[in-house]
Amino acid sequence: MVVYAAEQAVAIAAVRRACTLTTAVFNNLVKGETLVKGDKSPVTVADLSAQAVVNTILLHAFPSDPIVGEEDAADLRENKVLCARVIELANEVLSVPPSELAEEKASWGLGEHRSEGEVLQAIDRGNYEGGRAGRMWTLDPIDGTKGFLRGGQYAVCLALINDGRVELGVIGCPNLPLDPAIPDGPAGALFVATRGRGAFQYPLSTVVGSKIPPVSLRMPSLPFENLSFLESVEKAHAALDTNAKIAQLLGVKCEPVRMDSQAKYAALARGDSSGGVYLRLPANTEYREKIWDHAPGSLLVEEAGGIISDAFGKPLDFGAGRFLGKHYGVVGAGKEIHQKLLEGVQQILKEEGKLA
Ligand SMILES: Nc1ncnc2c1ncn2[C@@H]1O[C@H](COP(=O)(O)O)[C@@H](OP(=O)(O)O)[C@H]1O
Ligand SMILES: [Mg+2]
Ligand SMILES: [Mg+2]
Ligand SMILES: [Mg+2]
Repeated sequence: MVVYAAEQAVAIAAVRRACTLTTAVFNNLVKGETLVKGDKSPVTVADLSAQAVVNTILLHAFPSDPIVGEEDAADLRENKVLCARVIELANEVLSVPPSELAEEKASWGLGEHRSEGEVLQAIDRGNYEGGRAGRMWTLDPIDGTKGFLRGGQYAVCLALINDGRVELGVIGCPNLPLDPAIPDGPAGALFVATRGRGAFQYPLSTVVGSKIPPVSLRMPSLPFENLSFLESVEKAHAALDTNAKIAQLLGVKCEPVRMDSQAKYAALARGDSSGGVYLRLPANTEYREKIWDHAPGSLLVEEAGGIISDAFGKPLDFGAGRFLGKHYGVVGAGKEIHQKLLEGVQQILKEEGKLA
């Protein structure tokens, strides 16, 4: 079994730095009075500069690894104002010298100022097409852009894939409570999973994190009546009406919990009292799921003892390119209930005429 210790250290540093950036953008731009309703530019600026930060660090630490990133720099090459803002923000974070507390290294490209060309090139480094062979990273610099804008859940998501299999996943959730039992307590959680070596939660802040040991995550075994479904907030992202029918069929009594981003996978993996089942059946069958929206989250759940599959029990395929391989929906739950959940999902899909 490959340990991926160096990759894990680099990925944690990259996600932590990107979360520092997204938090600053939220506090300065989204929360500020300056934002006109419906203006998406803060999230664009945060997305692009967070991708610049993570890709710059990966590029220095692992120069030959390709990256499948959600964003690209095409818009920045057209828009000088946006471009200047992204370069400024990325540099605010990248130029901070390596932190001993966070066990960072100067060789990861930290502590230096980057030129416009270098920042744009780093963002475009995410253009890799993915595929079945070899090693690659996949990055979603802000997953849950809608959640980010409403001050809800969002996540910085990074995964290492080798020969189509997710080997390492790191997810930063700046707005997720560290302790699910204290929803109004300190927020900011970092989730790390390595294949065959378990799933862990760390505090996102290194200042706090240097004192608190990581928590090993194990999904509890809950019967359907004591758990709730974890669902997207956005109705366009998942067939929420279908979920409601499945929940009723299986005897689920609790209301569904809706949150944006792969924070749902984190809540499932650590067994938040509210969690238990991840269900994402397509609201629109034309939409194709991207690998960066599921790679680290699915490994996190599997390493915490759960199963992630499509509606027919097929494992998710991360080796088919930038999109997930052929599948129908995403279904996640603990090992003990996953099969029963699949049967319920298939029965309702049949009743709705969605299965051939
Ligand atoms: N019609 C659709 N169906 C399913 N997912 C969609 C979608 N349109 C966008 N998405 C994806 O849903 C992600 C958010 O997932 P969730 O609904 O779990 O919060 C988005 O990630 P980004 O916010 O990174 O763009 C986006 O990639
Ligand atoms: Mg996403
Ligand atoms: Mg995104
Ligand atoms: Mg997006």
